[in-house]
Amino acid sequence: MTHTITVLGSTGSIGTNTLDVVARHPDRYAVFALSASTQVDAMLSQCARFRPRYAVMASAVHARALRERIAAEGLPTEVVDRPDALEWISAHDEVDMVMAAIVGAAGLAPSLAAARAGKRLLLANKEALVVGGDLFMRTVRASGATLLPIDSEHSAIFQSLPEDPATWPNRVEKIILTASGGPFRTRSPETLRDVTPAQACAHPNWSMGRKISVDSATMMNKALEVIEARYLFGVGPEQLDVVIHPQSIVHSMVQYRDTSVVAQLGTPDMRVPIAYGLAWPERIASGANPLDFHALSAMTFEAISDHRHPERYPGLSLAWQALRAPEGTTAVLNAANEVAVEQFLAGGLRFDQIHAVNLATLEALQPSKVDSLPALLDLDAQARRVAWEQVRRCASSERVSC
Ligand SMILES: NC(=O)C1=CN([C@@H]2O[C@H](COP(=O)(O)OP(=O)(O)OC[C@H]3O[C@@H](n4cnc5c(N)ncnc54)[C@H](OP(=O)(O)O)[C@@H]3O)[C@@H](O)[C@H]2O)C=CC1
Ligand SMILES: CC(=O)[C@@H](O)[C@H](O)COP(=O)(O)O
Ligand SMILES: [Mn+2]
Repeated sequence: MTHTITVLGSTGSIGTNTLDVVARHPDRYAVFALSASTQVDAMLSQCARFRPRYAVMASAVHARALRERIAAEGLPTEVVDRPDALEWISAHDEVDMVMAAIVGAAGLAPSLAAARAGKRLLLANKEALVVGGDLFMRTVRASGATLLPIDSEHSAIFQSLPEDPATWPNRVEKIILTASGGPFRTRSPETLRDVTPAQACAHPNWSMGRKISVDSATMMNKALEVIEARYLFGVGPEQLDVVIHPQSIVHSMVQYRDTSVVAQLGTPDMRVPIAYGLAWPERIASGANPLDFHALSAMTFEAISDHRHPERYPGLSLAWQALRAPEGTTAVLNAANEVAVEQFLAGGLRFDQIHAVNLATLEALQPSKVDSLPALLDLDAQARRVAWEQVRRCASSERVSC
């Protein structure tokens, strides 16, 4: 049987890896729709190769350019430009599964639309859960959607948990997320003020988009992942732990009541969790190289506290702080971090000031309860405005704290 798939964010790192796996199994998967933001050439090539029914570009200018190129090439794809185009290709009756791989809170509405429509939802877009955690999980439960985590740690945790979620509360003691430590694990914290976007994006083990690469360097990626795990697996903040594992081979672990630890291992290649999500509960070829235990030199683990935390990774503890604060605080943290990272990548903020913007935004904005998509989007917009004020203050400051 062939399953139809919509890939949101198809031109990105997760999007292209998804299409790589899909292309290996033409008998199992057919591309229904693709979406991107700015990369018209890449989208055109994907349309030529996968011949989706629909394509969506995030802006009207890029949609127009793509439509002209598609017409010139004589391709069958229709470029959809209605205001709710992303939600429409995610919830369409003829779609079986949706890969949510847009970066940032921009992915929340279409991911939620797929959840509401009861699709098999392959969720890479961790920010959607960080912003809309409770609403998201309520929507999944109400619609009967199948939610499969794609983030490597959460896929590992899902693979290490018992099949029946009803058994998790009695059996699971804690969830241990592994963190690579990023490109600056051994660099002196005092020198972090000078790092460039290129250095921050040079992840030691994974090739990823620029935003998540910077998050890995600050360890905000792990903070977002702690929040993501709290919602996905319904555990309390006190049941979540992080350990540094520089080789990124153990992708995360579950510790049970009897102290047994179950982990998932593999080479660092996102096609593995993507193939798992696509085929679950079956297993299909991913294209990744298998682990060679005869050639593995070492797998090591280090405590975060060994790394002069909080100087090197000050953002990590914000995850627990936000989870213990009123609902909506995680959305504020996410918005602040998106603004701060964007500014760092644009040259408007120092690397070591990203945390200051996040902290100052959390302190300046205490959200009230948010339980609808419009309320979440309002809060996200409000938090971005506050974060911008903090960026402006920081930009004129020599200090880390702004
Ligand atoms: N990369 C990885 O290995 C991993 C990624 N993730 C998560 O997956 C998500 C995607 O990450 P990654 O693939 O690295 O990111 P990329 O930056 O590589 O790709 C992002 C994709 O989203 C599109 N996009 C960007 N902004 C918008 C917008 N405002 N509206 C609609 N589409 C938009 C981009 O389009 P265009 O390129 O055309 O501009 C691109 O297709 C993130 O949430 C990340 O945290 C999780 C685990 C691992
Ligand atoms: C591939 C993936 O899931 C990323 O989130 C990756 O784990 C980043 O690594 P660190 O954040 O541990 O450096
Ligand atoms: Mn991850």
